[in-house]
Amino acid sequence: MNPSVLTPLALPKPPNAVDVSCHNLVKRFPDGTVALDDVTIECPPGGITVLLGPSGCGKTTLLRCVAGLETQTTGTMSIGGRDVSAVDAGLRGVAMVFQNHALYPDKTAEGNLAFPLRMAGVPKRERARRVAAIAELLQIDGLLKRRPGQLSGGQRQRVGIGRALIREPDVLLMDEPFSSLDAELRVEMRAEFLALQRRLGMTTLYVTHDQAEALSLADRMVVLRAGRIEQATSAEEMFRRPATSFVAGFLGGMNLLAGTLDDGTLRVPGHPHGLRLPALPANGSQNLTLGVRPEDLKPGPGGPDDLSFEITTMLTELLGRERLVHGHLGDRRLKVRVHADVPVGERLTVHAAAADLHLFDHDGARLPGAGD
Ligand SMILES: Nc1ncnc2c1ncn2[C@@H]1O[C@H](COP(=O)(O)OP(=O)(O)OP(=O)(O)O)[C@@H](O)[C@H]1O
Repeated sequence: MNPSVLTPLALPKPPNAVDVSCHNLVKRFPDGTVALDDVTIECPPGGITVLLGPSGCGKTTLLRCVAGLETQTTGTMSIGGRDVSAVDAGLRGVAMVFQNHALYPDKTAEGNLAFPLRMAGVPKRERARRVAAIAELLQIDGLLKRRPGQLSGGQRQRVGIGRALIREPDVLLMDEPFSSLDAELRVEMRAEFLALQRRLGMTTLYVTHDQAEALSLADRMVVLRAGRIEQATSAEEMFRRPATSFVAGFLGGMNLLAGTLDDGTLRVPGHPHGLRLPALPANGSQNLTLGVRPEDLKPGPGGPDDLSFEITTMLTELLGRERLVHGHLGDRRLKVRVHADVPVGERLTVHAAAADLHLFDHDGARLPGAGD
Protein backbone atom coordinates (compact mmCIF):
# COMPACT_ATOMS: atom_id res chain seq x y z
CA MET A 1 0.00 0.00 0.00
CA ASN A 2 1.29 3.43 -0.87
CA PRO A 3 2.01 5.26 2.41
CA SER A 4 1.02 8.56 0.82
CA VAL A 5 -2.53 7.23 0.60
CA LEU A 6 -2.56 6.36 4.27
CA THR A 7 -0.91 9.40 5.81
CA PRO A 8 -3.23 12.31 5.11
CA LEU A 9 -5.78 11.25 7.73
CA ALA A 10 -5.50 14.60 9.43
CA LEU A 11 -6.21 16.70 6.34
CA PRO A 12 -9.09 19.07 6.89
CA LYS A 13 -12.40 18.14 5.31
CA PRO A 14 -13.32 20.23 2.31
CA PRO A 15 -15.48 23.11 3.49
CA ASN A 16 -18.09 22.25 0.86
CA ALA A 17 -18.91 18.75 2.16
CA VAL A 18 -22.66 18.24 2.09
CA ASP A 19 -25.04 16.50 4.43
CA VAL A 20 -27.58 13.95 3.25
CA SER A 21 -30.89 13.62 5.02
CA CYS A 22 -33.88 11.41 4.43
CA HIS A 23 -37.20 12.12 6.05
CA ASN A 24 -39.94 9.54 6.56
CA LEU A 25 -38.95 7.53 3.51
CA VAL A 26 -41.33 4.76 2.55
CA LYS A 27 -40.62 2.47 -0.39
CA ARG A 28 -43.36 0.09 -1.39
CA PHE A 29 -42.66 -2.02 -4.47
CA PRO A 30 -45.48 -2.80 -6.91
CA ASP A 31 -45.83 -6.32 -5.49
CA GLY A 32 -46.65 -4.80 -2.10
CA THR A 33 -43.24 -5.40 -0.45
CA VAL A 34 -42.47 -2.55 1.92
CA ALA A 35 -38.67 -2.27 1.76
CA LEU A 36 -38.43 1.01 3.69
CA ASP A 37 -40.93 1.82 6.38
CA ASP A 38 -40.67 5.42 7.56
CA VAL A 39 -36.91 5.85 7.52
CA THR A 40 -35.41 9.11 8.72
CA ILE A 41 -31.61 9.49 8.77
CA GLU A 42 -29.08 12.29 8.87
CA CYS A 43 -25.66 11.61 7.33
CA PRO A 44 -22.99 14.02 8.54
CA PRO A 45 -21.14 16.06 5.90
CA GLY A 46 -17.76 14.61 5.03
CA GLY A 47 -18.33 11.50 7.15
CA ILE A 48 -19.05 7.85 6.50
CA THR A 49 -22.53 6.66 7.39
CA VAL A 50 -22.66 2.90 7.44
CA LEU A 51 -25.95 1.12 6.81
CA LEU A 52 -25.87 -2.25 8.49
CA GLY A 53 -28.43 -4.99 8.84
CA PRO A 54 -29.41 -8.50 7.83
CA SER A 55 -30.21 -9.53 4.29
CA GLY A 56 -33.42 -7.98 3.00
CA CYS A 57 -33.65 -5.21 5.62
CA GLY A 58 -33.66 -2.47 2.97
CA LYS A 59 -30.04 -1.26 2.83
CA THR A 60 -29.69 -1.37 -0.95
CA THR A 61 -33.13 0.11 -1.46
CA LEU A 62 -32.23 3.07 0.75
CA LEU A 63 -29.01 3.64 -1.19
CA ARG A 64 -30.84 3.41 -4.50
CA CYS A 65 -33.43 5.92 -3.33
CA VAL A 66 -30.68 8.38 -2.36
CA ALA A 67 -29.04 7.78 -5.76
CA GLY A 68 -32.33 8.43 -7.54
CA LEU A 69 -32.26 4.95 -9.11
CA GLU A 70 -35.42 4.12 -7.20
CA THR A 71 -38.27 6.51 -6.45
CA GLN A 72 -39.54 6.54 -2.89
CA THR A 73 -43.26 6.01 -2.42
CA THR A 74 -43.49 8.82 0.13
CA GLY A 75 -41.01 10.93 2.08
CA THR A 76 -38.34 13.42 1.10
CA MET A 77 -34.59 13.63 0.91
CA SER A 78 -32.13 16.44 0.64
CA ILE A 79 -28.47 16.73 -0.26
CA GLY A 80 -26.60 19.78 0.96
CA GLY A 81 -29.89 21.36 2.00
CA ARG A 82 -31.38 20.97 -1.51
CA ASP A 83 -34.54 18.91 -1.80
CA VAL A 84 -33.65 16.21 -4.34
CA SER A 85 -36.73 14.04 -3.85
CA ALA A 86 -37.78 14.57 -7.45
CA VAL A 87 -34.38 15.36 -9.02
CA ASP A 88 -32.99 13.03 -11.71
CA ALA A 89 -30.23 10.64 -10.63
CA GLY A 90 -27.69 12.33 -12.90
CA LEU A 91 -28.28 15.72 -11.33
CA ARG A 92 -27.98 14.78 -7.67
CA GLY A 93 -24.19 14.94 -7.43
CA VAL A 94 -23.98 11.33 -6.27
CA ALA A 95 -21.98 8.40 -7.58
CA MET A 96 -22.38 4.76 -6.71
CA VAL A 97 -19.93 1.86 -6.40
CA PHE A 98 -21.47 -1.59 -6.71
CA GLN A 99 -20.44 -4.93 -5.27
CA ASN A 100 -19.95 -6.47 -8.71
CA HIS A 101 -17.98 -3.45 -10.05
CA ALA A 102 -20.41 -3.11 -13.00
CA LEU A 103 -17.51 -2.24 -15.30
CA TYR A 104 -17.90 -2.37 -19.08
CA PRO A 105 -16.13 -5.63 -20.01
CA ASP A 106 -15.12 -4.49 -23.49
CA LYS A 107 -13.61 -1.17 -22.38
CA THR A 108 -10.14 -0.80 -20.91
CA ALA A 109 -9.68 0.49 -17.37
CA GLU A 110 -8.96 3.86 -18.95
CA GLY A 111 -12.14 3.68 -21.04
CA ASN A 112 -14.17 2.75 -17.97
CA LEU A 113 -12.72 5.63 -15.96
CA ALA A 114 -13.26 8.13 -18.75
CA PHE A 115 -16.80 6.99 -19.55
CA PRO A 116 -18.70 9.22 -17.07
CA LEU A 117 -16.69 12.22 -18.28
CA ARG A 118 -17.45 11.45 -21.94
CA MET A 119 -21.13 11.23 -21.07
CA ALA A 120 -20.87 14.60 -19.37
CA GLY A 121 -19.23 16.10 -22.46
CA VAL A 122 -15.87 16.78 -20.82
CA PRO A 123 -13.27 17.60 -23.53
CA LYS A 124 -10.68 14.94 -24.39
CA ARG A 125 -7.66 16.70 -22.87
CA GLU A 126 -9.42 17.29 -19.56
CA ARG A 127 -10.63 13.69 -19.58
CA ALA A 128 -7.08 12.44 -19.98
CA ARG A 129 -5.85 14.70 -17.18
CA ARG A 130 -8.51 13.51 -14.76
CA VAL A 131 -8.10 9.85 -15.67
CA ALA A 132 -4.37 10.14 -15.03
CA ALA A 133 -4.93 11.86 -11.69
CA ILE A 134 -7.51 9.37 -10.42
CA ALA A 135 -5.43 6.41 -11.65
CA GLU A 136 -2.46 7.69 -9.69
CA LEU A 137 -4.58 8.24 -6.61
CA LEU A 138 -5.86 4.65 -6.74
CA GLN A 139 -2.52 3.19 -7.84
CA ILE A 140 -3.85 1.73 -11.05
CA ASP A 141 -1.82 3.89 -13.43
CA GLY A 142 0.06 0.83 -14.71
CA LEU A 143 -3.15 -1.00 -15.56
CA LEU A 144 -5.01 1.50 -17.69
CA LYS A 145 -4.76 -0.45 -20.95
CA ARG A 146 -6.19 -3.65 -19.47
CA ARG A 147 -9.79 -4.76 -19.75
CA PRO A 148 -11.69 -5.84 -16.60
CA GLY A 149 -11.14 -9.52 -17.46
CA GLN A 150 -7.38 -8.92 -17.21
CA LEU A 151 -7.58 -7.36 -13.74
CA SER A 152 -7.75 -8.96 -10.29
CA GLY A 153 -10.85 -8.47 -8.14
CA GLY A 154 -9.14 -5.77 -6.07
CA GLN A 155 -7.89 -3.96 -9.17
CA ARG A 156 -11.34 -4.07 -10.73
CA GLN A 157 -12.82 -2.56 -7.61
CA ARG A 158 -10.22 0.23 -7.66
CA VAL A 159 -11.35 1.02 -11.20
CA GLY A 160 -14.95 0.94 -9.97
CA ILE A 161 -14.14 3.41 -7.19
CA GLY A 162 -12.14 5.56 -9.61
CA ARG A 163 -15.03 5.68 -12.03
CA ALA A 164 -17.32 6.85 -9.23
CA LEU A 165 -14.88 9.47 -7.96
CA ILE A 166 -13.85 10.87 -11.32
CA ARG A 167 -16.91 13.09 -11.52
CA GLU A 168 -16.01 14.50 -8.12
CA PRO A 169 -19.37 13.67 -6.59
CA ASP A 170 -20.60 15.36 -3.44
CA VAL A 171 -21.88 12.04 -2.20
CA LEU A 172 -20.43 8.58 -2.67
CA LEU A 173 -22.72 5.58 -2.29
CA MET A 174 -21.06 2.22 -1.80
CA ASP A 175 -23.01 -1.03 -1.84
CA GLU A 176 -20.93 -3.80 -0.27
CA PRO A 177 -18.00 -2.78 -2.47
CA PHE A 178 -15.46 -5.25 -1.11
CA SER A 179 -17.62 -8.24 -0.26
CA SER A 180 -16.51 -10.26 -3.26
CA LEU A 181 -12.81 -9.92 -2.31
CA ASP A 182 -10.96 -12.42 -0.15
CA ALA A 183 -10.68 -11.63 3.55
CA GLU A 184 -7.15 -10.22 3.54
CA LEU A 185 -7.66 -8.01 0.51
CA ARG A 186 -10.98 -6.83 1.89
CA VAL A 187 -9.30 -5.55 5.04
CA GLU A 188 -6.56 -3.87 3.00
CA MET A 189 -8.97 -2.21 0.57
CA ARG A 190 -11.13 -1.07 3.45
CA ALA A 191 -8.18 0.66 5.13
CA GLU A 192 -7.16 2.23 1.83
CA PHE A 193 -10.67 3.41 1.18
CA LEU A 194 -10.90 4.92 4.66
CA ALA A 195 -7.68 6.84 4.08
CA LEU A 196 -8.91 8.02 0.69
CA GLN A 197 -12.24 9.10 2.09
CA ARG A 198 -10.53 11.02 4.88
CA ARG A 199 -8.36 12.72 2.32
CA LEU A 200 -11.10 13.66 -0.13
CA GLY A 201 -13.83 14.14 2.47
CA MET A 202 -16.82 13.23 0.33
CA THR A 203 -19.96 12.38 2.29
CA THR A 204 -20.29 8.63 2.06
CA LEU A 205 -23.10 6.14 2.59
CA TYR A 206 -21.70 2.66 2.86
CA VAL A 207 -23.75 -0.53 2.90
CA THR A 208 -22.42 -3.67 4.47
CA HIS A 209 -23.67 -6.62 6.43
CA ASP A 210 -20.18 -7.22 7.83
CA GLN A 211 -20.12 -5.84 11.35
CA ALA A 212 -16.33 -5.64 11.58
CA GLU A 213 -16.31 -3.54 8.42
CA ALA A 214 -19.10 -1.38 9.80
CA LEU A 215 -17.28 -0.72 13.07
CA SER A 216 -14.03 0.10 11.35
CA LEU A 217 -15.51 2.62 8.89
CA ALA A 218 -18.50 4.26 10.51
CA ASP A 219 -18.59 7.83 11.72
CA ARG A 220 -22.28 7.17 12.07
CA MET A 221 -23.86 3.77 12.10
CA VAL A 222 -27.42 2.94 11.19
CA VAL A 223 -28.83 -0.52 11.84
CA LEU A 224 -31.87 -1.40 9.77
CA ARG A 225 -34.29 -4.18 10.52
CA ALA A 226 -37.17 -5.04 8.21
CA GLY A 227 -37.19 -1.59 6.63
CA ARG A 228 -37.06 0.32 9.92
CA ILE A 229 -34.24 1.96 11.79
CA GLU A 230 -33.35 -0.01 14.87
CA GLN A 231 -30.60 2.35 16.09
CA ALA A 232 -28.56 5.22 14.63
CA THR A 233 -25.55 6.56 16.50
CA SER A 234 -21.75 6.46 16.55
CA ALA A 235 -20.13 3.05 16.07
CA GLU A 236 -18.62 3.16 19.54
CA GLU A 237 -21.85 4.04 21.28
CA MET A 238 -23.73 1.36 19.39
CA PHE A 239 -21.21 -1.26 20.41
CA ARG A 240 -21.05 -0.07 24.00
CA ARG A 241 -24.76 0.49 24.54
CA PRO A 242 -26.86 -1.32 21.95
CA ALA A 243 -30.38 0.11 22.15
CA THR A 244 -32.13 -3.18 21.50
CA SER A 245 -31.46 -6.88 21.89
CA PHE A 246 -31.57 -7.14 18.08
CA VAL A 247 -28.66 -4.72 17.70
CA ALA A 248 -26.83 -6.49 20.53
CA GLY A 249 -27.15 -9.87 18.85
CA PHE A 250 -26.25 -8.50 15.44
CA LEU A 251 -23.27 -6.42 16.47
CA GLY A 252 -20.61 -8.39 18.26
CA GLY A 253 -22.66 -11.59 18.48
CA MET A 254 -23.76 -10.96 22.05
CA ASN A 255 -25.08 -13.96 23.99
CA LEU A 256 -28.73 -13.34 24.79
CA LEU A 257 -30.40 -15.23 27.62
CA ALA A 258 -33.97 -15.09 28.83
CA GLY A 259 -34.19 -14.22 32.49
CA THR A 260 -36.37 -12.64 35.10
CA LEU A 261 -36.00 -9.73 37.39
CA ASP A 262 -37.48 -10.25 40.85
CA ASP A 263 -37.31 -7.29 43.20
CA GLY A 264 -33.94 -6.17 41.87
CA THR A 265 -32.47 -9.65 41.60
CA LEU A 266 -31.60 -10.93 38.16
CA ARG A 267 -32.21 -14.62 37.66
CA VAL A 268 -31.14 -16.62 34.62
CA PRO A 269 -31.21 -20.36 34.04
CA GLY A 270 -28.22 -22.15 35.51
CA HIS A 271 -27.63 -19.47 38.09
CA PRO A 272 -29.02 -20.72 41.39
CA HIS A 273 -29.05 -17.57 43.51
CA GLY A 274 -29.46 -14.73 41.08
CA LEU A 275 -27.47 -11.53 41.06
CA ARG A 276 -28.48 -8.47 43.00
CA LEU A 277 -28.00 -5.40 40.82
CA PRO A 278 -28.40 -2.11 42.65
CA ALA A 279 -29.18 -0.22 39.43
CA LEU A 280 -32.23 -2.36 38.69
CA PRO A 281 -35.77 -1.51 39.75
CA ALA A 282 -36.30 -3.15 43.15
CA ASN A 283 -39.97 -3.99 42.99
CA GLY A 284 -42.11 -6.29 40.95
CA SER A 285 -41.16 -9.06 38.60
CA GLN A 286 -40.57 -8.94 34.87
CA ASN A 287 -39.20 -11.06 32.09
CA LEU A 288 -36.13 -9.71 30.42
CA THR A 289 -33.22 -10.62 28.19
CA LEU A 290 -29.71 -10.61 29.52
CA GLY A 291 -26.90 -9.87 27.07
CA VAL A 292 -23.24 -10.64 27.58
CA ARG A 293 -20.49 -10.68 24.98
CA PRO A 294 -18.38 -13.82 24.50
CA GLU A 295 -15.24 -11.85 25.37
CA ASP A 296 -16.77 -10.58 28.62
CA LEU A 297 -17.26 -14.10 29.96
CA LYS A 298 -14.21 -15.30 31.88
CA PRO A 299 -13.44 -18.82 33.07
CA GLY A 300 -13.93 -19.46 36.80
CA PRO A 301 -16.66 -18.61 39.30
CA GLY A 302 -15.68 -14.95 39.79
CA GLY A 303 -16.53 -12.96 42.92
CA PRO A 304 -19.79 -12.18 44.75
CA ASP A 305 -20.54 -9.23 42.46
CA ASP A 306 -20.17 -11.30 39.30
CA LEU A 307 -22.74 -13.41 37.51
CA SER A 308 -21.52 -16.96 37.00
CA PHE A 309 -22.87 -19.82 34.92
CA GLU A 310 -21.97 -23.43 34.46
CA ILE A 311 -22.09 -24.43 30.85
CA THR A 312 -21.50 -27.70 29.02
CA THR A 313 -18.93 -27.26 26.29
CA MET A 314 -19.96 -28.41 22.84
CA LEU A 315 -17.23 -27.41 20.42
CA THR A 316 -14.33 -25.01 20.21
CA GLU A 317 -13.18 -22.87 17.30
CA LEU A 318 -9.63 -21.60 17.02
CA LEU A 319 -9.67 -17.85 16.33
CA GLY A 320 -5.90 -17.26 16.46
CA ARG A 321 -4.65 -16.45 19.93
CA GLU A 322 -8.06 -17.19 21.36
CA ARG A 323 -10.69 -19.87 21.08
CA LEU A 324 -14.41 -19.48 20.82
CA VAL A 325 -16.10 -22.09 22.98
CA HIS A 326 -19.68 -22.97 22.13
CA GLY A 327 -21.56 -24.35 25.10
CA HIS A 328 -25.03 -25.14 26.40
CA LEU A 329 -26.71 -23.47 29.30
CA GLY A 330 -29.96 -25.39 29.70
CA ASP A 331 -31.55 -25.18 26.26
CA ARG A 332 -29.64 -22.00 25.33
CA ARG A 333 -26.36 -21.82 23.49
CA LEU A 334 -23.64 -19.61 24.84
CA LYS A 335 -20.32 -18.51 23.34
CA VAL A 336 -17.24 -17.76 25.42
CA ARG A 337 -13.87 -16.49 24.24
CA VAL A 338 -11.01 -18.15 26.10
CA HIS A 339 -7.23 -18.23 25.81
CA ALA A 340 -6.59 -21.89 26.61
CA ASP A 341 -8.10 -24.93 24.97
CA VAL A 342 -11.12 -26.39 26.72
CA PRO A 343 -12.17 -30.04 26.49
CA VAL A 344 -15.47 -30.69 24.77
CA GLY A 345 -18.39 -32.28 26.64
CA GLU A 346 -17.29 -31.02 30.07
CA ARG A 347 -18.74 -28.56 32.56
CA LEU A 348 -17.14 -25.13 32.50
CA THR A 349 -17.84 -22.35 34.96
CA VAL A 350 -17.68 -18.85 33.55
CA HIS A 351 -18.52 -15.47 35.00
CA ALA A 352 -19.16 -11.91 33.89
CA ALA A 353 -18.73 -8.69 35.82
CA ALA A 354 -21.97 -6.85 36.49
CA ALA A 355 -20.62 -3.89 34.48
CA ASP A 356 -20.43 -6.09 31.37
CA LEU A 357 -24.06 -7.16 31.48
CA HIS A 358 -26.65 -5.67 29.13
CA LEU A 359 -30.33 -5.89 29.95
CA PHE A 360 -33.32 -5.61 27.63
CA ASP A 361 -37.01 -5.62 28.48
CA HIS A 362 -39.46 -8.14 27.06
CA ASP A 363 -39.86 -5.97 23.92
CA GLY A 364 -36.09 -5.95 23.41
CA ALA A 365 -35.52 -2.31 24.44
CA ARG A 366 -32.42 -1.60 26.52
CA LEU A 367 -32.99 -1.24 30.23
CA PRO A 368 -30.70 1.09 32.06
CA GLY A 369 -28.98 -1.38 34.30
CA ALA A 370 -25.83 -3.07 35.15
CA GLY A 371 -23.28 -1.67 32.73
CA ASP A 372 -24.81 1.79 32.21
N1 LIG B 1 -37.74 -4.60 -7.28
C1 LIG B 1 -38.24 -5.17 -6.16
N2 LIG B 1 -39.50 -5.62 -6.12
C2 LIG B 1 -40.04 -6.18 -5.00
N3 LIG B 1 -39.35 -6.31 -3.85
C3 LIG B 1 -38.08 -5.88 -3.83
C4 LIG B 1 -37.45 -5.29 -4.97
N4 LIG B 1 -36.17 -4.95 -4.65
C5 LIG B 1 -36.01 -5.33 -3.36
N5 LIG B 1 -37.15 -5.89 -2.87
C6 LIG B 1 -37.39 -6.37 -1.50
O1 LIG B 1 -37.21 -5.31 -0.62
C7 LIG B 1 -36.60 -5.76 0.59
C8 LIG B 1 -35.31 -5.00 0.82
O2 LIG B 1 -34.37 -5.34 -0.19
P1 LIG B 1 -32.89 -4.76 -0.24
O3 LIG B 1 -32.25 -5.27 -1.47
O4 LIG B 1 -32.98 -3.30 -0.05
O5 LIG B 1 -32.27 -5.43 1.06
P2 LIG B 1 -30.75 -5.46 1.54
O6 LIG B 1 -30.80 -5.09 2.98
O7 LIG B 1 -29.91 -4.63 0.65
O8 LIG B 1 -30.42 -7.00 1.39
P3 LIG B 1 -29.02 -7.73 0.99
O9 LIG B 1 -28.10 -7.54 2.16
O10 LIG B 1 -29.45 -9.17 0.84
O11 LIG B 1 -28.53 -7.10 -0.28
C9 LIG B 1 -36.43 -7.27 0.42
O12 LIG B 1 -37.52 -7.89 1.01
C10 LIG B 1 -36.44 -7.45 -1.07
O13 LIG B 1 -36.89 -8.74 -1.42
